[in-house]
Amino acid sequence: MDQLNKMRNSKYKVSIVGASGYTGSELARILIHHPEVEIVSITSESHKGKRFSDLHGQFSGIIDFELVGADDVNVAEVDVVFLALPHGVSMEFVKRWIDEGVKIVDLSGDFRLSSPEVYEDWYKKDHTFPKGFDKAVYGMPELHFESISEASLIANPGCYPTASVLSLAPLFEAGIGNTDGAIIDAKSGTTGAGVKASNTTHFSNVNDNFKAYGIGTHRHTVEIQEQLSFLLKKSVILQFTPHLLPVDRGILATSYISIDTEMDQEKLTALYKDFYKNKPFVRLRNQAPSIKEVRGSNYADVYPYWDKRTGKAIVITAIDNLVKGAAGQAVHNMNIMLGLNESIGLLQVPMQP
Ligand SMILES: NC(=O)C1=CN([C@@H]2O[C@H](COP(=O)(O)OP(=O)(O)OC[C@H]3O[C@@H](n4cnc5c(N)ncnc54)[C@H](OP(=O)(O)O)[C@@H]3O)[C@@H](O)[C@H]2O)C=CC1
Ligand SMILES: CC(=O)N[C@@H](CCC(=O)OP(=O)(O)O)C(=O)O
Repeated sequence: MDQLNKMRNSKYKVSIVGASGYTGSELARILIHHPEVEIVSITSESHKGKRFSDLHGQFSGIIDFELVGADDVNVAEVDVVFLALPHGVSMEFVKRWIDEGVKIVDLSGDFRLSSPEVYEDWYKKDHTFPKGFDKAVYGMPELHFESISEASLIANPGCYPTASVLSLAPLFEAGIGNTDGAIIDAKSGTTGAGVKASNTTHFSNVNDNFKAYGIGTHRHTVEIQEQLSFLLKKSVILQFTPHLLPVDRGILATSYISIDTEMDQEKLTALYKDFYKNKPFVRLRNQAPSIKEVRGSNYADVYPYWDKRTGKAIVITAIDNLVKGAAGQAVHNMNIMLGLNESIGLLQVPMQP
């Protein structure tokens, strides 16, 4: 979009690609009340032609326009496009649109890792990068604000990595996080698995149940390790185990870590306070947060506790996987890319209870 046009019509135009899914509809929920943007198209391949509000009844009378196919999006008329698509599918759209002048926020994992070697090493298969891969910036505003502000392609972080990296970043940046025996034990609601029903997310298998999965192998392990390695400036290896909670949304991550210096509660709290000063979406708590205390909001509630008995830090972080772990963080990235106030449109109070 040219600048003259922008001056005439002051709202930025955005498209949401993949809006029959959970993160796509969450993007619509946030963006519809964003004062600086106008949603110009919402896509779905399987529901093309239906009204968005017929698919997601909560939008009745609010977003009633028709869903179009992704091929119908005219990126030349759009400032920002959000890709709320599965891994692999996003990559194809990035290849197509990366040189069209539109800013892209990709919610998939296609561009989160730093090099082909890192993907290939973890997945044990070839990972062909499209043109433009090296332009992707990891969209965690608390760590990469400056790079995000200059980016045209954002790799929006995974939900578990958001909670995990925010839990431990202050320790790794200070160079005192000790990876020996470090553990991230994380639990997610079922919307983390997407809108498509599966055996794992079937009501009878989730309700009244609780289980670990991806043990030792979950793809978010390498994403978390990379981000913490960049902060520590040396390779980080740690334990990450995800669990499926019988709730629809929310992630609670509990991390256990030794610290390479004299520590007490006061020093630990001061370190976190300093790291997260002027970071509007990280709320430092003085007691354990719960997932309901962040539900529907873009807040990450972080509680760093010093356990003097074992000489370890226990850090508990709660986020909403669909907001801070996906759509909210994506809009935060958009705000920064567009040079807007970073919090605009994102200050919803959590829905407790
Ligand atoms: N759910 C979560 O908590 C989080 C998800 N993510 C990531 O965000 C992305 C979206 O996640 P989520 O919303 O949960 O996923 P869903 O499975 O809920 O939705 C995916 C969307 O992609 C569309 N789609 C599927 N295949 C194609 C295709 N070949 N071409 C075009 N569109 C297609 C689907 O709709 P249709 O077929 O109608 O087009 C659907 O709207 C994923 O990469 C996910 O890993 C990231 C962080 C958190
Ligand atoms: C509960 C659940 O299944 N969660 C998903 C993570 C969702 C997410 O953030 O991840 P990506 O964007 O990396 O897919 C999982 O474990 O695969």
